[in-house]
Amino acid sequence: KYFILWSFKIFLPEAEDNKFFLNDGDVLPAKPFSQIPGPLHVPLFGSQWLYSWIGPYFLDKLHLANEDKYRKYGPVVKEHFLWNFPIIHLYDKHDIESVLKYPSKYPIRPGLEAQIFYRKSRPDRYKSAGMVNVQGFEWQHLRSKLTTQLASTALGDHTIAQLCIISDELIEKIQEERVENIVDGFEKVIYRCGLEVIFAILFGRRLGALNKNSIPPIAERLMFATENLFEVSHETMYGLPWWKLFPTKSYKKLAECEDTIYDVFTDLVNEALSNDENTEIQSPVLNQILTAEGVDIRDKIVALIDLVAAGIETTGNATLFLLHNIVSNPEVKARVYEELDRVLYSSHVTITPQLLLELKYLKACVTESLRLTPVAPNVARILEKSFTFQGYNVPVGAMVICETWVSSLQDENYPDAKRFIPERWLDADKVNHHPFLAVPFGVGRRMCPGKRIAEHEMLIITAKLLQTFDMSFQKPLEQVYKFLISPKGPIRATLQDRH
Ligand code: HEM
Repeated sequence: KYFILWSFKIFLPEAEDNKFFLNDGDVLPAKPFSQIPGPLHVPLFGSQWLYSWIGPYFLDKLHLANEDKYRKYGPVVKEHFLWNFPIIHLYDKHDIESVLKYPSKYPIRPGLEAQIFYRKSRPDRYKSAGMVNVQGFEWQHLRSKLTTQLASTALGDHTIAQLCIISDELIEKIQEERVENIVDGFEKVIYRCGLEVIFAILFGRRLGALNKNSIPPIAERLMFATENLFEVSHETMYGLPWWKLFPTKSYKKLAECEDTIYDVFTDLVNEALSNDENTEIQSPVLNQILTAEGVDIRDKIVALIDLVAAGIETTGNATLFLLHNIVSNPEVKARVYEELDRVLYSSHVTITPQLLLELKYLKACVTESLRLTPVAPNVARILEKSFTFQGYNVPVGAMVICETWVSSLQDENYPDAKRFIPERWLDADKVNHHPFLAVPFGVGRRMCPGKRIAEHEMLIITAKLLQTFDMSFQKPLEQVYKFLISPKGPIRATLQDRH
């Protein structure tokens, strides 16, 4: 739909009143869309050759490719995807701000095409493509009916208590798995913890993903499905879309992951619905979803799938990068340990919302880590009106990627930008950072509904782990792009008891 809107628009002559305002007050006519600089594109395949064997870039290093495009072409870059579908990368903070600040009622973020395709092919299971993929009033309806509980204060307090219990289990799991203080495949343990957390929050019950010795088969199945979902989403999104013609290996895997989560959740939802009395006590989130009026049961199940899928690897990767950033900077590490020992003086002290507020330095580490090593390096939008970026006219319907991570790495935006300096956030009010650059959870009405949960999870798991262990990583973490930015596994971490 947006492609048609867009393609119709660019074949129109540029609007005559499109003007470009210079800082000194002079006004110039905007330059045409076709002149926006960018890599060479060829008929049909656009700039896809950049990621093939002849090109300079790799799909699993897309974040670095986008940084390189900024160096080569400047603050606004036009790249052509398949069928020459243009995508605009924005790197200038003012341009990014004008897109993200646009007062949209229903901000449009492009969905996952292959997932939409699959969900549409199964009307028996999916009424819509789900909250993360739909647009307009349909999106707003699902979002407002199904997710408001996630940000409630009551849930926050409940989540903190749950997170403390689950972090203690994580510590026991690490103690069980480590050999000579080394855990090989540390990321897997962190993802399991993420699954346990999101499951506990959504369903108000425990899954057992961190159980000693062996974990229940349902946890194994969910782990496998959620871990693979992002990887295949990346493959189907950026590779050639053969899946539109026949079910490719990646597409089949995507369908398998979706089906696994769907089956498990349908059983859990049916169980909860047959036990009305307990539903509210079990989980306020599930309660809101299941009692939402005017929402089809299929959309409710898909919302649960999307929340669980969006909530595990994101937070897991962010926690891994955070731990790595802290322990590989000796001064930061010493300051974090000092704060933890002072605020959480005993490992048995109960973490309360008030105590969390006192972990100011650790909180600054979370913000800095999400700036320097975000899991979502950009925010995508479809323009709802035409804009002028750096003097170039960009029409309504164009897809723009606000490259917030690349912009955050520029010294003019953050002094000494490539260094991990949590102190820059301690006096954030005085420093007056640009409000639209470090936006790891997105912006506006479409921003991440799991932000509060994710921040609590990162803080508490990191606090508990560093309170217990002296940690280090055997190698610096390598960032790879798998729809999200993930640390390359298997990660070998050393975790030595502190006391
Ligand atoms: C560190 C962890 C996380 C990061 C960095 C993150 C980041 C993001 C970003 C950048 C977006 C797009 C926002 C936009 O377009 O403006 C998003 C959307 C979303 N996130 Fe998260 N997220 C995290 C954790 C979570 C968790 C824990 C949940 C579930 C409880 C979750 C559920 C969602 C959902 C459902 C959407 C789609 C919202 C919509 O389209 O209306 N995320 N997230």
